[in-house]
This record gives sequence, C-alpha cells and structure tokens, in this order.
Amino acid sequence: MRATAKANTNIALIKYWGKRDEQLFLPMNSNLSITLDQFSTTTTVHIHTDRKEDVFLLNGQQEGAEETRKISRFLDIIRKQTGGQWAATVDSINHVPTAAGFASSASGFAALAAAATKAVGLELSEPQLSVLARQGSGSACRSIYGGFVEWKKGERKDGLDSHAVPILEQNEWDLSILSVLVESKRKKVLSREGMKRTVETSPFYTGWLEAVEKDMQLAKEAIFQRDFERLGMVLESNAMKMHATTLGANPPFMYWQSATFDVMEQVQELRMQGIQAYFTIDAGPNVKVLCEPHNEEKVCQVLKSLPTVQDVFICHPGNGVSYL
Ligand SMILES: O=C(O)C[C@@](O)(CF)CCOP(=O)(O)OP(=O)(O)O
Repeated sequence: MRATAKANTNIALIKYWGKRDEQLFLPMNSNLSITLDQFSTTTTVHIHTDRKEDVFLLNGQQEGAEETRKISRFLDIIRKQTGGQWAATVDSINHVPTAAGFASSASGFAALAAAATKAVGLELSEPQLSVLARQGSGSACRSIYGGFVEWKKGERKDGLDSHAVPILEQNEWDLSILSVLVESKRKKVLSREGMKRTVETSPFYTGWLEAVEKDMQLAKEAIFQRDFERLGMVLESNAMKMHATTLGANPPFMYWQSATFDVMEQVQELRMQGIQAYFTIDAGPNVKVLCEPHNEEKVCQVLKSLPTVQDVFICHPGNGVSYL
C-alpha cells in the first residue's frame, strides 16, 4: 500500500503564538493564514507489514534517529486509530528555494498526514485531517486548505474542535506575497521554544492575548470586504505585537536582525510614496511583504535593490492538500 500527497506552506497573517497544551499542539489564540502557491512538500508513504521500523527519507537522504523518531511519533497517532501493526517508509521532497530560510514543517506535516492516512485506507474528513496535521506542527493544520484559512483555537481539552476552516478560496482574491530572504547571522530560537518561553515568562504575553482576538475580527472583516489596506494594517500590527512579546521573555530574544529592519523601513517608505505594501515576520529574520498584484513588480524590484536582501520569491494564494 502506498499514497502520495502534496501540501503547500502557509504564511500567518494573524499569528499562532503560544500553546495551551504542548502535547496536543493546542493554541492559546485563533489565527489566520494564506496558503501559498510555492514552497510545497510532496510526500509518498509506503506501508510495510513485514517490518517494525519506520524509515524517513528527506530530499532523497535517509534522516537520522532523531528526525525519524518525530515522524514515528506522528505515525503512532494514526497507528492508534488503525490498530494494525505496520511500519512506513516516508519519502518527502521539499520544494523550497535552496538555502531559503523558510520553515517547511507546515507543508511537511500536512502532506504526511494526507499521504499516510490515504496509504492505510483511513478516510478522514478535512477537519479531521487538520486535527491530525496539527499534532505534527500547529501551523500544518492550516495547509490542509487553500487560500485564506482560519485555525479556530477550539475549547475542548481533547482538541477535536481545534482545526482549520477555509475562509476564502485562493481564486477569490489574488494578492502578492513576496518572501524576502535576508542575511541570517545567527541561529534563531525555533518557534516552538520561542513561544513556550514567551508564554511562560513574558509580562507582555497577556497583552498579546487581549489584542489578538480583535485583530482576528478586523482581519476577517477586511478579507470579506477585499479591503487590502485594512488587512495590511492589521497584519503588520499583529506581527509587531507578536515580536514585542519576545522582548519581555526571560531571557529576552529578538528574531529581527539588521537586514530585517532594512526591509521594514523600505516597506514603510513605499507606503509614503503611495504604494500599498505591508510586512509580516515569523520566527526568523526573513520578511514576507504583501501587496496587490499590480504593484508586485515595483515592490519586488525595490526590495531586491536592498544590499542586505539575498533574494525575493513571489508567491500568490495556493491550493490546499492534494493527492497525486
Ligand atoms: O505560523 C504562525 O502562525 C506563527 C509562527 O510561524 C510564528 F513564528 C509560529 C509557527 O509555529 P509552528 O512552527 O507551527 O510551531 P509548532 O506548533 O510548535 O510546530
């Protein structure tokens, strides 16, 4: 038995930042993303009943014990549902620009959830698939759907109501998402560690939780009204608030590096010139700049001209998980 699935990565516009349950990957707040049409993972899962050990191949190379254990822990969730004794060979290819600092855990676990359940004949609904992908990496639950996606935080302790739901299909509103790769000087604090430390030690975290629900409401209204300026203002403000929380953590940390500031300032300069562009930043120095398609070339050319920008990748809203 085998199956292949493809999932695109996604960019959060309203951030998932903090867990209320570390084991089940349950978020403190609802959040919102755009699934991209680039940066995908294609995963093939082969099922073996004559073997006990899982094998994990990433971009053609067999991964070591630590990475394979993460995959096995995830597959154990499915094994518990199917009951059967089986092992898997997981063969994943990440289609992300080489040396690009873009997280592929979102597309990786979404593709794995889809391919593995298909391979063992476990028919899940999209919400159930999203609940499963979430347990690999929280943001992966959003990549099950395309376009604009909301991850509802849910209230249940078992997390069955904490999954993504589609807000707008990718062909209902075209935007340009420019992924800006900047020089990266130091090892970043991984998002899982970053949000844990922030929740546990930052006095600014309660302010984040008070503000994010309002940001969600404003962002959804702007999306339904196709109001790019209003969406841009709230997504940029939300990213700033998320990163502000890390400054109050103990020990404090900051994801931004000098090149990050160069891009932020350039985006604000573009707005001074009347070009609507807004930025968001995740757990690293790279910046994602959003603009309307008619400004895409101009914004891309200006960003590429910055000496500390290494590359710019143009994306648009993409589709959800698919089976090949
Ligand atoms: O994507 C967002 O909403 C915001 C972030 O990217 C900001 F950095 C966090 C993503 O966290 P993820 O990698 O999903 O964590 P996991 O559940 O611990 O695997």
